[in-house]
Amino acid sequence: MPKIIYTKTDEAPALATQSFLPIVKAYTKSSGIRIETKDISLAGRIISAFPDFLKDSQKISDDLAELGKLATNPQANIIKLPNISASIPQLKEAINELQGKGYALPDYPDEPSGDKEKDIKSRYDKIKGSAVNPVLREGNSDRRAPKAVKNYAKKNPHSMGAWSTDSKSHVVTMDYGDFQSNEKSLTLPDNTNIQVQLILEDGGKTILKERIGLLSGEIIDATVMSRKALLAFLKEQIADAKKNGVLFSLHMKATMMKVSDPIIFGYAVKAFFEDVFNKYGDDFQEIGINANDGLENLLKGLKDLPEDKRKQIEMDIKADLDNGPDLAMVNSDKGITNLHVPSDIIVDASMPAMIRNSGKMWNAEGKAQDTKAVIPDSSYASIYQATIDFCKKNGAFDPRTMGTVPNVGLMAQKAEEYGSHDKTFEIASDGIVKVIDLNSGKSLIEHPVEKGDIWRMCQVKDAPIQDWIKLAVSRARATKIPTVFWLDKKRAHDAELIKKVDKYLANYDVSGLDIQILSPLEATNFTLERLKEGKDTISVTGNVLRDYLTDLFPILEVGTSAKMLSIVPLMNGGGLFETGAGGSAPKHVQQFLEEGHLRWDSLGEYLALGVSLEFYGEKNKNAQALILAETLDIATEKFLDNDKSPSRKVGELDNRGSHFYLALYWAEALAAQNKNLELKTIFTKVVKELSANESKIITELNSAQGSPQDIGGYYKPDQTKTSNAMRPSSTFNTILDQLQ
Ligand SMILES: NC(=O)C1=CN([C@@H]2O[C@H](COP(=O)(O)OP(=O)(O)OC[C@H]3O[C@@H](n4cnc5c(N)ncnc54)[C@H](OP(=O)(O)O)[C@@H]3O)[C@@H](O)[C@H]2O)C=CC1
Ligand SMILES: O=C(O)CCC(=O)C(=O)O
Ligand SMILES: [Mg+2]
Repeated sequence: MPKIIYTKTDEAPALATQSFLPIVKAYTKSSGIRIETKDISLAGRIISAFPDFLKDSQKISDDLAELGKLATNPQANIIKLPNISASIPQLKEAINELQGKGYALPDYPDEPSGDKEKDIKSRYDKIKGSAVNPVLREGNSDRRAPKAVKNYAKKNPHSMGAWSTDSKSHVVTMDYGDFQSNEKSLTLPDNTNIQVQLILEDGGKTILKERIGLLSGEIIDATVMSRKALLAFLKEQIADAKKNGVLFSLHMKATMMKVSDPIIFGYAVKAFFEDVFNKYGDDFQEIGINANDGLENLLKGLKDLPEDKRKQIEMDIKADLDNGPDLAMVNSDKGITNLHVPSDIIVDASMPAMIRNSGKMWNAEGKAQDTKAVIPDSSYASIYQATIDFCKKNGAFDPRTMGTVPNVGLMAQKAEEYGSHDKTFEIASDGIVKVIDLNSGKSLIEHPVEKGDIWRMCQVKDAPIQDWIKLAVSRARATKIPTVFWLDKKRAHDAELIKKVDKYLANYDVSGLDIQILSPLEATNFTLERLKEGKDTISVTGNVLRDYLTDLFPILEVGTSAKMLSIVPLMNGGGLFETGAGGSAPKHVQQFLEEGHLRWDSLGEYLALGVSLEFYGEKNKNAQALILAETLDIATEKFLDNDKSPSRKVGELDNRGSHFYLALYWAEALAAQNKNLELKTIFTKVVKELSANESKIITELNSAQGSPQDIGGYYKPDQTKTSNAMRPSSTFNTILDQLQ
């Protein structure tokens, strides 16, 4: 039986769903559209992984695994909301909350001893970081700002900080010893199996990865980040930031690069607090403090030490902070620094935020200050430096006149770096890492390594690449917009990919289309020049740049990536519809809990629902679903025209009130259409009731604001409490209930 799967996730999007989903269910009910919810929240994923520790009544199914299977089925129609990609500190918080709720879950074993603990750790490690998206993304990515969204931004431009030519802000990146410099790549001529070995200096051998099956035409690459080079780089940049009076700010992707980036983050923590780690390294080891988990975890862990020791360490930490450069702050009011929690400084969202803010970040006094943005690996750092240079020269972009940059991203089947976790290793002893072809016995790739280096291998299969090129051509053809593959012929992996682009593009009639290949740096400059002049350019990129560009350009163009249409045409024929391109906005939850105002904008969800209903209508020959899709589109446009997006300020329209207006406009459009008279009749009545009660409903919704909210938890809030908090208008609820 056909259905639309709605995902239950975390934080702000999960709160918003409590208000929005009842509307969706009510509006689609009479058309017989089945909507089913699947729990892929962090808490849900933890609970489902430990049935053997729980009471029967607490056990839940592994919904993510089920959806992963569904994603390969032509019938799949999944609306995917953003979810938490948990860092270790977040994972531990969630476990702690669940234990407090009576779930007898094991603690996360940092240093597992024995098979039982190893098993526990390995189950948790599957949940940590970006564990949902790679499972569901059985297709490539098509992200763009719909015309109505661009028009809205042109009429209601968001604030853009002015840029000055003498801004000292800049990006720094490594020029040797990093992933980019050491990358080696090749395309497999035949199906084969490989093994990854570490050959030790004494001739001994450690198997890092027993066996990886590879398909003919698959591109693999391997590379290594040198610990020594990284530490030298970090120390130099810390000193330089101090000398030049700019903020030191690290930008990583510890969530999606869940093995490599926390280690790099940890090296930055150790470099910044060098004296502290030199002096107390042994104590930290004893009480299980790992720099990779950040300063907050370190400070918390100190409570396990005798009081005088703890005080002494705290003083020394303060001394390092006082003597070092100013450190960028994530929240200066609460004293949360850039080095507190690895998941607070996610590069795709944090760099554009800095660029929008005149290239400045917040210092400890809460003032904006020029910043040194530290992005250790040089593979993609140039795009941010080029954007900063462009803004210094040309001033800030103007949302009223700038063009747009849609993205076609290679993503399917764990493509490239974002699929590398099970092939990333922190090297335990000096030696040579070899990738051995088990069929021929030949060594395909080799890297000399030293203890502490981070070695990783990535793969991308041929079928996803072909699908990605097809998607790029079809977007280029549908829009006639110049289309650029962001690939650098000087980079080993990209050189292999370029061969495929050349080969497969030849299968298409591309006459009249403007398709070219430029390096990321060239592509940035080309795109930015056009963007400034109001011209549009499609970016066709690998997985990481997909992620980076679909925050960078939306944030500059329309203020947030939450307003993006984000479609994943699944390779087996199904559809995955992501709601915007951004995350789960923890800051929004904080505001909601403190003052009862949720500033989360569900626009991305309206867009996703629209395409999901359209897909449903076409797949299942359901004319009503098509009408619901068309009318939702009309409603979304009116929603934007009338500026009913949530405000940021308590007491004004918030997420819930914005849902009311979407519902009103959707009902109006359904009442106005003449293709289906049953829908017309039903919704004519709904419009009458909603319009007559508009001010009453808005008063009920807005007067629920202004005080702290208790939703009974953060990672696993109480269902009834959350639903009550998110649906405070009994008048609105009654009108919706009549449709059920
Ligand atoms: N697809 C997915 O599942 C994704 C998940 N994530 C996860 O989300 C979490 C937070 O990531 P982070 O990098 O901080 O990025 P977020 O995108 O969650 O937040 C960055 C900022 O963007 C603005 N924003 C984001 N969404 C909306 C929205 N719907 N309406 C209005 N403003 C919005 C907010 O700005 P302001 O505070 O100024 O209002 C917010 O603070 C992490 O756990 C991360 O892994 C991240 C990206 C995608
Ligand atoms: O999976 C994640 O952690 C984040 C995904 C993301 O940022 C994106 O795809 O844009
Ligand atoms: Mg992203």
